[in-house]
Amino acid sequence: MSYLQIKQVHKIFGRQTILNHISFTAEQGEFVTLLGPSGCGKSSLLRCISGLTSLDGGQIMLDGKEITHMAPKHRQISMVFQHYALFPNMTVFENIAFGLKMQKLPKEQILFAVEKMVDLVDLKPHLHKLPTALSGGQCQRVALARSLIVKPKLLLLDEPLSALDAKIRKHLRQQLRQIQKELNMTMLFVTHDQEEALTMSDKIVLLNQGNIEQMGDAESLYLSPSSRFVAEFIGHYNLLSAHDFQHLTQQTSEQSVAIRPESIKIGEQGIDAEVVDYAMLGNIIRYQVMVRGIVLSVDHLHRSEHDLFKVKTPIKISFTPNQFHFIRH
Ligand SMILES: Nc1ncnc2c1ncn2[C@@H]1O[C@H](COP(=O)(O)OP(=O)(O)OP(=O)(O)O)[C@@H](O)[C@H]1O
Repeated sequence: MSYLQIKQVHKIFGRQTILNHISFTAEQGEFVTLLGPSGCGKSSLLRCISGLTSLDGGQIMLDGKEITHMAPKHRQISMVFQHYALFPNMTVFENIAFGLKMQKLPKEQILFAVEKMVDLVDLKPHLHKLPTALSGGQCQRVALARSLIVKPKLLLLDEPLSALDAKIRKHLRQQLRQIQKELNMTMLFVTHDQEEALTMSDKIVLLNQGNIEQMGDAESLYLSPSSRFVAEFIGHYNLLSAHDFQHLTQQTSEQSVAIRPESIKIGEQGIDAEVVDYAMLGNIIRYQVMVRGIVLSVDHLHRSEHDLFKVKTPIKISFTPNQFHFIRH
């Protein structure tokens, strides 16, 4: 039996179905990401699991126990939010110690646990500061430590990195994943950022309007999108109608077809095309090329400035047939 089981979870607000019979599982120590666009139901699902929102149907099991109707405080689930919600008048130490103090643990035990936690989240020099004296990344690490110190069975994280700037965000991603592995903590992480999901997760549950569109590991979602929605949301795929696909490749298809920008080659041989536009993405240049009346995105490694094809440059592009993904809807 899986450690966390979400079975047919259903939620309605007014006339709107927010979660439509959602089912998935997580094993102990797994890092599972709920990914999807704004409004698809990610936060509502977390709130249902934490007990802050009641269900209209379905069942939730955690560590062999049914928790569907259990009060939030008895679920042994902690939650970290986008906005850290630290106690502003308490120091880092007091914020982190808060949960254990509420449990009335002996002072020495609290001190020992906080010290261990502070080492883990790398906050030792800041122990006696107030939250106002900390950066956003440091505040989020305090929030994380405060949630972990009570040893929850499950940690829910609702867009915890969204309010941080790009550099801190990347660093904290790695740190969070490292901590999660070190503690073997089961985490459910909400984001709308596909890069964050792809780089961090053991499993991704991709939601669309209250339904699971696809789930699996990063590789399977990235390499084998099962629908147009997944192809568009993950990997910047080029999407071709059956008609355009036939026009481009002279092959027939009943379905739409997706191909990733990096699966199209610019080289000496292939179909005649013309550069329409380009954007620098670090070491990659993403070209928009016109080929047989169709515009495609093509990623090309930028080795030197001589490699750059200016707008209107005639080029040749090629692809091998197994790089096309046939999309069911
Ligand atoms: N308490 C509520 N009452 C009515 N509708 C709600 C309530 N909470 C959420 N919703 C609606 O449920 C839908 C899903 O919202 P939710 O916040 O779960 O989405 P989300 O995927 O987390 O979005 P975001 O990434 O923008 O936070 C939205 O249409 C939202 O308006």
